[in-house]
Amino acid sequence: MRLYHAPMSPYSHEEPVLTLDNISMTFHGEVVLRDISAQVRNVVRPGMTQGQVVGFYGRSGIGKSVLCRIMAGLVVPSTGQVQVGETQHPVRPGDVGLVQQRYPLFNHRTLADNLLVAAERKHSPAEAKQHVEAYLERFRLAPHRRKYPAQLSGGQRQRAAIAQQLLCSDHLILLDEPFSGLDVAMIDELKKIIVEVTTMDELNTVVIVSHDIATTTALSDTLWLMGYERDAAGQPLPGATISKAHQYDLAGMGLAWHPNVEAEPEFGRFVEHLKAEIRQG
Ligand SMILES: Nc1ncnc2c1ncn2[C@@H]1O[C@H](COP(=O)(O)OP(=O)(O)OP(=O)(O)O)[C@@H](O)[C@H]1O
Repeated sequence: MRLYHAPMSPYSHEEPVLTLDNISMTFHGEVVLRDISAQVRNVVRPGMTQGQVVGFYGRSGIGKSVLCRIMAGLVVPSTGQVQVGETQHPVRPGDVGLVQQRYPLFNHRTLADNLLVAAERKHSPAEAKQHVEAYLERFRLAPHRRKYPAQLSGGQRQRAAIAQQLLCSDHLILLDEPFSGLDVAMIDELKKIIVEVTTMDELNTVVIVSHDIATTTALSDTLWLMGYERDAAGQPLPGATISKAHQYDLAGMGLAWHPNVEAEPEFGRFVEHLKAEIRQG
């Protein structure tokens, strides 16, 4: 049975920007991740510059953080490989920005200096300055440029951490639980920033790991749901995976981000379907 009507899609999927190729991870005999293969392609929308947003869900403790560290090149998987960027090279630490909940910034440097240090890892000093100015403006941080991290609000620190990771990584950033602990106004602000990130460059790709399913789904054009597959006898196989059926192409389903997508009945039905799938594990 087809649950969702797929309207004629003005989207096309072009070259890959992130590939997970047969990733497994075992810690001291405990299989945590099993045979994960998934790919994000550059989604091209005629007349629009729009990067990719991948929402990534799974029950607590299932292995999302482990997979994030593997995607960021910080942990080597037991088997398989992650390939990133236009050249699809094996991921190296630094290729993928990882924004964790604590937003680490250098406390003894101003906001602008923090961003400059990050930008100079990738650009010449003159170029780095230009990029920092552009990010300060686009992320509404310019009035706070001379403040130290302790003088920034939580939302400003989060925006600074996202800018910092974008400045020093290669188009790909992972946001780990970005909505947790934010009030409704800050959630709206962060949603705008994520949309802003994707409009800055066609290849910018944001992976959002979140338990906030409705907010994240509204922003995403691809969804990955991590769960356990079962063998022929119905027993769960060891290690979580992202099965093909749990890799959703929201762009193709007409549910990729657009203003007020959350208010559409189709969207509500899809979110309920996702929640039921997550409950089943
Ligand atoms: N370095 C490690 N050594 C051994 N086991 C580990 C290690 N890192 C993670 N694990 C195990 O891998 C499993 C998955 O952990 P992970 O932190 O990825 O879950 P998660 O899905 O991110 O959970 P949550 O949503 O609660 O943050 C857990 O059972 C954890 O104990």
